[in-house]
Amino acid sequence: MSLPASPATPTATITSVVVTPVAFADPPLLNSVGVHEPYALRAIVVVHTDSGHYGLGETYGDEVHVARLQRAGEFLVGTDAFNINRISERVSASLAEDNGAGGHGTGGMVTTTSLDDRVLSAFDVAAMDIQGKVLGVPVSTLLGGQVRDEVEFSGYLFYKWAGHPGFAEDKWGAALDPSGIVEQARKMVDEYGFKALKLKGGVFPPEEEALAIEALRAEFPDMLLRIDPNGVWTVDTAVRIGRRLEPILQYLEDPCLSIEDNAAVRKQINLPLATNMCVVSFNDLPPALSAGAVDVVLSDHHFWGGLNRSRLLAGIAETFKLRLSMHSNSHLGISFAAMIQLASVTKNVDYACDTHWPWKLAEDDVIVPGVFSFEDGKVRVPTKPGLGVELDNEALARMHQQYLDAGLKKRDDTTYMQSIVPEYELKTPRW
Ligand SMILES: O=C([O-])[C@@H](O)[C@@H](O)[C@H](O)[C@@H](O)C(=O)[O-]
Ligand SMILES: [Mg+2]
Repeated sequence: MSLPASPATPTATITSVVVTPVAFADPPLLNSVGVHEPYALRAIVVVHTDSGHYGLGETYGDEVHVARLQRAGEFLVGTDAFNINRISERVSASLAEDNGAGGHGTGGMVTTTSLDDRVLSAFDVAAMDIQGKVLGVPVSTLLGGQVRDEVEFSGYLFYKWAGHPGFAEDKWGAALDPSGIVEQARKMVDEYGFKALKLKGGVFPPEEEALAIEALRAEFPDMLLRIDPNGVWTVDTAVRIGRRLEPILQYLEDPCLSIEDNAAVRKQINLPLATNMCVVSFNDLPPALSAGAVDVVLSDHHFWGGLNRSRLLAGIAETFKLRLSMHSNSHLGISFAAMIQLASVTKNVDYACDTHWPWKLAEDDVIVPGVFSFEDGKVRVPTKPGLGVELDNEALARMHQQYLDAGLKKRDDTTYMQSIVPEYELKTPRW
């Protein structure tokens, strides 16, 4: 008996890449380096192929990063969207003469990520979107298959002003003390059903932030709680606050900046330490593991090289018994779809993932609306081919115009803060 002829190997040759910077309204969220500007920036990457399918990627919108994406896009024309290894090679070739300066996209908070992985990410995601569309399967199937059909997220609490100076107040109001944080948490939990909450710290003296965590515990007795001061505490402060919050926290995120300092903290407290600042590339794993600096890596496909490289991280994490959670910066629906597809196939992403989603206006997006809804803090994984989202071209044009009108060229929370509070100074550690 003869076997049926095998179908032709699928291909989808890249014919062009269009990179469009966009801006969307963002509330005045406070952090260790300043305050979010009135608009957050993103770059939308659309990869066209000769198969008639297009693929979507989303990443940082800093001008330097956008220029790198455009150059990499030119290097990718003629490459097969099914060959991720070749795509990676071509992206690296486009960066061969690059001095690596700038374009980090995180307002100065995370500056040691891999240049190649940061630029590769959006193309890896777009290529997976294309592959899924050509084959008629969701990206989760291409990544090995879902281990969960819903992904759980945590509510991301921020100290914030009531509104940007010169703008109307936003729907969340001010949160500048424990009761403001509890009020914000109540609104977010009522609307999204979150079962875990993370407080962005590093803004006020640590004792005040500890009081906010204790107030959250009093208001939500069963809630899983985390705090993230983005590395601005000294070892002594981190040990003092860590011990105080040991019975309350699920994990403590980046109390200090360096692997060495976090390792020193970890030896003195009985609480898992998580990071998206001292382990941000594959090179950071050996020193962090040997120092015993972290228990949980907050993976982020935007700087770990996309979906395929994030799966590699998950494999390494499994081998070395590191746990995984997921990090987020201000983002739109394409990034959200990619985060959800990835979390749905990664069994050791077993903490509720971070997302800035609630901080975005529903109408501010480049995808056709109606894909995502939250129930009990969880979002169902899209099952349509590819990422499961479609580009809304009119919305893309509108949000690009918003980018031009905003006049911002990179995320810069510090300069914006100094324009409002001139005596504001960057300091690490601050306390
Ligand atoms: O959006 C912010 O202000 C956050 O502080 C963000 O930039 C961080 O990268 C992040 O969410 C974190 O967990 O460190
Ligand atoms: Mg963090």
